[in-house]
Amino acid sequence: MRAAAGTPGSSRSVSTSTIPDDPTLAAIAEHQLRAAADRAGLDDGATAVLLAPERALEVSIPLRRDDGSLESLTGWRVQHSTLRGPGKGGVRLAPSVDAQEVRALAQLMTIKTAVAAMPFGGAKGGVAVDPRALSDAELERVVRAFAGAVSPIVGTDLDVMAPDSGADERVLGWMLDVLSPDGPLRPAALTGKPLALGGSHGREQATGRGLALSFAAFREEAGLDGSPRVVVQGSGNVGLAAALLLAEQGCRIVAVGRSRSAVVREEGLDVRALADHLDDGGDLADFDGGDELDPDELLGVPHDVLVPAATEGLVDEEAAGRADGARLVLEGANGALTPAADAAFADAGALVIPDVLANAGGVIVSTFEHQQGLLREQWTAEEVDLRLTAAMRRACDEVRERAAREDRPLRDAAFDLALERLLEAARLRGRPLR
Ligand SMILES: NC(=O)c1ccc[n+]([C@@H]2O[C@H](COP(=O)([O-])OP(=O)(O)OC[C@H]3O[C@@H](n4cnc5c(N)ncnc54)[C@H](O)[C@@H]3O)[C@@H](O)[C@H]2O)c1
Repeated sequence: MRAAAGTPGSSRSVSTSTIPDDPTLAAIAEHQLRAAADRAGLDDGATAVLLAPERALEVSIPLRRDDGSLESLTGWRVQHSTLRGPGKGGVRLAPSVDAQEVRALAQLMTIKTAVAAMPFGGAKGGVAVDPRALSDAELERVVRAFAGAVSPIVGTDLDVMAPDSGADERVLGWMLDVLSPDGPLRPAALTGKPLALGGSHGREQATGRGLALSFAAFREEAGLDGSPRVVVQGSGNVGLAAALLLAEQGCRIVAVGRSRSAVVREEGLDVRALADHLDDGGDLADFDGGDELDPDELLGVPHDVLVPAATEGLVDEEAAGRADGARLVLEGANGALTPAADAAFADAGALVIPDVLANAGGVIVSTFEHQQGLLREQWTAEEVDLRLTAAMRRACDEVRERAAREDRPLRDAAFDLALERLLEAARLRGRPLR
């Protein structure tokens, strides 16, 4: 790692000695919440209340396969906090999903909605299944059964579901149908739905747009002028959208990686052409606008900005050591950095824009979609973007000012701001949290 002296954020460095390097999301979220509770002076009892979800529902989903055989799948909906509003959070369809992961994602959603000052709490759902291993008809049966099983605890004023990894617009359309049991569509029952069912313009790019806005808000503080070199880990919805928008801000996207492939071009990739190539079913490895790269080498490509936008815990302390040139880390995936990696970047003087701020664009536009559903309106793409820009700028300003005032990393400032808002809501509602 680079020396800390004289680099941006160096006065905010912390020692890495006792900080966990556990890549599981449960460990990452618990560490961050406990640290915030400590700083707020919460005792053990209050910290336990803060960590515990208000409600966690586990459901079993019988799946009739197309060949007639029957399987049993498990799904979860966890509402971590509804102190500041209905639950809000996506539904993840992936084989690795389990109760701990969903709980941790719900905890992070509580913090994220509070940092962004959106009128929601935090929730998350998931089904332990590989959607790519199912036929369309099987996937539809799973999704409808899941939505039906959680329907008593979700909906417009209770808990507003949304997509996460593995769940596309079709999935949300089926879920919305289940959540509209009387027939008439209830557009505010969930977000991330197709435009034709009351979805919002700008929802698909919202997380990437939020990342680009937070980059713009902090690039000067990180000393990044000209055309900084960017490495993007993850070429999904978040990674690709961020790459496209950062390129528009004059960045050079020098490498992009995914699970089993990566591509590099020192002069900068043509990200639009790369996105089209992937859309047409191509892979990073066979994109002829760059050189194939071993994905394990991705973080070693010289860069100024790192965008980990794949999945949780991929950047541990060792990986942070390989990314030793980064001056700014834009945490696209939830829990992308282990606490030890986070501390290593701080020690090296890199500025880390934490997930709960950097990727909040998704939940911000989800909130707008919910509002449009309640009002039975559809705002223009320009209007959505204006509102998103204002909300992201305000959140970035609030977190930056707090970090500067207290001489703390941005992540600490974001968690402290969120916890303050939660404690205030608890106090005003007369709920025990302290
Ligand atoms: N989509 C959203 O609006 C949104 C909002 C907030 C946060 N997030 C978070 O951002 C992350 C990415 O979301 P997404 O919607 O882009 O998902 P996605 O499934 O579209 O893309 C994930 C990408 O990560 C890559 N990947 C997965 N495992 C990897 C590994 N071990 N090494 C390298 N690459 C790997 C995949 O190949 C893929 O390119 C997730 O953590 C998600 O929870 C998403």
